[in-house]
Amino acid sequence: MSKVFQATASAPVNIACIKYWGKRDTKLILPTNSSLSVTLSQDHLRSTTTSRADPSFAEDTLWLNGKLDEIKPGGRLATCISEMKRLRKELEDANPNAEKFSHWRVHICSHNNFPTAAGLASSASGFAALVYSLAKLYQLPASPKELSLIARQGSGSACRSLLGGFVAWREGAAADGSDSFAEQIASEADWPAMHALVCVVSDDKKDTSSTAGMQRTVETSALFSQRLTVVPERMRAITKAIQNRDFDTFAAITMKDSNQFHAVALDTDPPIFYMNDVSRAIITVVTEYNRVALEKCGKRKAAYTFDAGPNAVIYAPRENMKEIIELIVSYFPQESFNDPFQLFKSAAVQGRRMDGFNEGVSKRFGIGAVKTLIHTCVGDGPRVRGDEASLLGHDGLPKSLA
Ligand SMILES: Nc1ncnc2c1ncn2[C@@H]1O[C@H](COP(=O)(O)OP(=O)(O)OP(=O)(O)O)[C@@H](O)[C@H]1O
Ligand SMILES: C[C@@](O)(CCOP(=O)(O)OP(=O)(O)O)CC(=O)O
Repeated sequence: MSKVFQATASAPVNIACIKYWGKRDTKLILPTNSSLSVTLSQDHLRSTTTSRADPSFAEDTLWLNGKLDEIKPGGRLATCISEMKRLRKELEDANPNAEKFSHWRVHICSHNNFPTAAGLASSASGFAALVYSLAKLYQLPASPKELSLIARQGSGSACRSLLGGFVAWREGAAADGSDSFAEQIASEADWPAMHALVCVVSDDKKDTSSTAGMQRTVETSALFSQRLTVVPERMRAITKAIQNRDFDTFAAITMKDSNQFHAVALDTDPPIFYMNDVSRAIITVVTEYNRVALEKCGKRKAAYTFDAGPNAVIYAPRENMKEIIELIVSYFPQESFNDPFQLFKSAAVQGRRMDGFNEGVSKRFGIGAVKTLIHTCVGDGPRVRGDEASLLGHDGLPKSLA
């Protein structure tokens, strides 16, 4: 039997605390500001990708969640694939003993275990898994930082999913993008108590993609240039807060930055509304929770943040998560709750509010307003998966189609 050139990898989602919004170069995907995110655990949210090279393949082909996805010539997917082939070719040229297969076509099959294109950062985990699986297929010695330069050209936020823990994407200054990469500022082991509750308000495909939305902001928003003047200090302050495990400061900055990003979206012409009434009610509930916490112990206990969609991510230290879930359930009832950290005795979590909480801050919504709650925590960077995880069958086609 001939040798199979194949690798499978999974990569995590990341959710930014300092948002990337705006490009100075749309082809190379170079941002107008640095950003910073928390990598979420792949035990709960992940993209898994298998890449295979074979001389019999006629075309580079990608299947995403069981369906053929077009690889447009010159498009983002094509750029990432050709950059990875280029690195393999360099390795082959430098090492006469290396097997020569950089010119073979590849079949790539990927699966997201959560809704795609719904503002849950699927492009981030997706492009990170793609680049990482190709790096393993091509046995490249590339570091996460080097791979982040390539994933960035698939989707900007994807560069941060090449690393675990707490990750900064440096905006850089070079015209060729060589200094616009991701780097870890603290590992998941440095602050393992950082947990996150994803409140899925909608898993529909969003109306205005991040790509189109941010470009419109750059072109039309007067507030946008003001935002660029405050981000550098926020980056410094939140990095220090993370390194000191100072949740109160982390929370204050994260919420301010989310609010400013949505203000800038609203200031875009025509305006962009990513949040809806449910999103705003979540903000109100978290704000009241923090008011009580500040009154009782002088520190915030939770931080909301919203990407380009209505879904909330609530960051909080692990010890607060039980009461936060009970609080959220009291306003946004759930039929059942998947409880990976075993905080509750039953899947039917009862809503509850802490003493001193002003329950009138929001109305109580019906079942379905928040569709699902996903409890997760900070996690590691991409993982290599064994052959048993392969998404491609012996014939080089998706197993799911067999
Ligand atoms: N597993 C994957 N492998 C390769 N590409 C993927 C994968 N998952 C998503 N993508 C790409 O990302 C696109 C979705 O990105 P989009 O930015 O619209 O949504 P999102 O990432 O869920 O939202 P956001 O980045 O605003 O949080 C898909 O249409 C597809 O092109
Ligand atoms: C609001 C954000 O989630 C925007 C993410 O934008 P994308 O990385 O999806 O955009 P492109 O580079 O055009 O693919 C903020 C963030 O993740 O930093």
